Amino acid sequence: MDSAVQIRIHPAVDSGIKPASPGFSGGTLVCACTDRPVKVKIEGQIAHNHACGCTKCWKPKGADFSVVAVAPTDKVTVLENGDKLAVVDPSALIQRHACKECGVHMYGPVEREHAFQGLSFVHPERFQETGWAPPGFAAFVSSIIESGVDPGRMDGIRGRLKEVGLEPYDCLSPGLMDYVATWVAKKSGALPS
Ligand SMILES: N[C@@H](CCC(=O)N[C@@H](CS)C(=O)NCC(=O)O)C(=O)O
Ligand SMILES: [Zn+2]
Ligand SMILES: [Zn+2]
Repeated sequence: MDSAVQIRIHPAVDSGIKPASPGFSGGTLVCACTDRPVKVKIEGQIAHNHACGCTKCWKPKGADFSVVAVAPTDKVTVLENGDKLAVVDPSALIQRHACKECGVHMYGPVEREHAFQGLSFVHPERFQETGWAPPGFAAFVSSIIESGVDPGRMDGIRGRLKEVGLEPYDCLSPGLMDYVATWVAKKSGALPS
């Protein structure tokens, strides 16, 4: 068997990355529960969609990566069954609100003073609609080893990510790292604000 076939990045990647619909204006994220699913409304298109290999982001079963993007927190509204949500790790920067029954992370606002303050992390594969912006790079790739991936598979996995157009980085993309560092420099005074 072709070794690439055995690499499961994420269903939304493995099945062929779908382009955004120019008219996508948001939609509803739905958890995996058949009974009383949690529903969260997102107004507008998502931004910075990417694959994330970190241990903290929610990944569907069998996937080595999550697919995760951001939306402004003021464009995120819990519509139904919010009583099923709980924060996974209250000490984390990203306050990931997960469904207590099925485990799907529904939204993760950054409330702390940080470059990402005011943004919420969401998993667009949970949209009941199509047309959301596709992932554009892969972040925290080396972190998949922390979930138990054999380090010997990393060359193949990085190769597969490049093949599907997701440049692999071991932190965030250079553009986002520069954005965060600029925010830190302006806060400290190293750069004028
Ligand atoms: N190597 C760590 C990296 C975790 C990490 O830093 N994740 C990034 C990408 S989602 C982050 O911004 N985390 C903030 C948070 O989890 O609140 C892991 O895999 O657990
Ligand atoms: Zn659920
Ligand atoms: Zn992550």
